Amino acid sequence: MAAIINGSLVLLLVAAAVSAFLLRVLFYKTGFIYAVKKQWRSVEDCFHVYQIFKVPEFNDGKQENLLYRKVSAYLQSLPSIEDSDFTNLFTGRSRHDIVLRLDPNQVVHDTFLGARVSWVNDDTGPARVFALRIRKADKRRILRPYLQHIHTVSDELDQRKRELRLYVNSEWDPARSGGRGRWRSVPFTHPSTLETIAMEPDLKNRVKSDLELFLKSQQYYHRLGRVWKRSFLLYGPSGTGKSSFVAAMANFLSYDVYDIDLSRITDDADLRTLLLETSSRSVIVIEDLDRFLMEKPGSVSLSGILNFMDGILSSCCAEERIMVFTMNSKDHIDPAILRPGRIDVHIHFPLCDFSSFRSLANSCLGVTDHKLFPQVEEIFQTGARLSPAEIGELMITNRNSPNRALKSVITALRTGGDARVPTKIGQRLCEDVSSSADSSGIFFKDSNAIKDIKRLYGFLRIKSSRKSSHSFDEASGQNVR
Ligand SMILES: Nc1ncnc2c1ncn2[C@@H]1O[C@H](COP(=O)(O)OP(=O)(O)OP(=O)(O)O)[C@@H](O)[C@H]1O
Ligand SMILES: [Mg+2]
Repeated sequence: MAAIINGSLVLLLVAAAVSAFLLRVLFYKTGFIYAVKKQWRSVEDCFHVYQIFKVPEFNDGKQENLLYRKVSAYLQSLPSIEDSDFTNLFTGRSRHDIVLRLDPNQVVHDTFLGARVSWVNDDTGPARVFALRIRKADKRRILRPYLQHIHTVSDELDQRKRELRLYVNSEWDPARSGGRGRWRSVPFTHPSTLETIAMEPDLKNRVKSDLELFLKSQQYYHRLGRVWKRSFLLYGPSGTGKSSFVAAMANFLSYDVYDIDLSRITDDADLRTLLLETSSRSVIVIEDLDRFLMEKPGSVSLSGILNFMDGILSSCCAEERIMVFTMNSKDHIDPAILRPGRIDVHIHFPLCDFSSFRSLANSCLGVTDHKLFPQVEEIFQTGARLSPAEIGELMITNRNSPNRALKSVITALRTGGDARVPTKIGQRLCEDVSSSADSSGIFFKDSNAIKDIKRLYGFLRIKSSRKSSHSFDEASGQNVR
């Protein structure tokens, strides 16, 4: 009797396990739950009144309806289009882009502020139309903010997709009226990113958060009655990554770069005119401000520069701009430039220490640890310093042999840089830059312009004024203010 009971218990357990397994397969491995949810939604739909808003591709005058394009970009970015039962895949503007597009009459759902809406791609009539279906009960609450949200998202997507450009100012030409046409541009393809810059991780994160916050702060700046701009001072010895950091910032923000060559500016009014001709969403750079102020060429005055920094000018033209000034040292700078509130963030770029060295070894040689590291650390502890540019170049030149690369870094540190490779730092990249400018076939009438591009990247000048360790000034502790 007991044996029979035991037998049926085992059978029951096996049956329960099999049923649990089958239920699991039914619920999770098939579309059962999805199908039930879908049915439930269609039942729910019967009890609501809906309103339809159409967004046609063209208006009555056959002009393009910009909202149609924005909605199209917005819908392509929705996660729900990826999850839909079917959709079309196309290549985007660049070869590697893949774009998802709705089929005719395909429906895609979206949620906004807790409300569920759907879009239909109505492709059946003579003109294409997107139809927004929204519950009447939700309309009053969400329609306007939802359309605003579509504007914002599609603008951001546009911004991200667009090709960045690098502008440089050409010589003043009396034949041209004012500064119009003074900017020359090439595609901005500098590969530097915040990830490729070797700098103290905490500082890098703070700068990153600062830039992210800036991007979202339009309302905040306006509420304060301020122009939506932010300015940075990057200072430190030559070859420590200031110019690369400017490029990294531009790439991070997806902003164009305007590189102002002060030596080509005739007077304060000329500087003003140039600024008025820059566009929003741009990084405006003045490199080597210390050198310019010390040389005092007499063209642009200190007050012209201060006005340029202060944003009074910026208020009359485009905003959402970052201004960056670079210099080797703050030592001999007029205090008016450095006074609190004038330049929002000061960032010190020091010569390489052991931590930056490790970061460079990782990026240039793919080495995170090595038997020579303790020796390198010891030399750094004695106060020996080289710029990241010098160390990076030694590593790049010897990248096939990490051992040789590290040995040459050790020798260079011991001899104060005399074991440097004979190639000029950055020469290779410099060639890349000029060839990219040439291949784009763009805009430069004179070879000076190409030099300008190279100057921005700081590759033509490897200044001999590499400063000793006193460049690690105390301000490095308060790098970002
Ligand atoms: N911190 C760094 N991290 C990674 N690479 C760096 C760093 N600093 C310099 N480099 C490399 O060294 C080269 C020169 O750097 P960069 O032109 O940015 O220096 P800089 O501070 O602007 O110098 P200068 O004051 O002479 O203009 C670039 O190829 C850059 O990639
Ligand atoms: Mg530079």
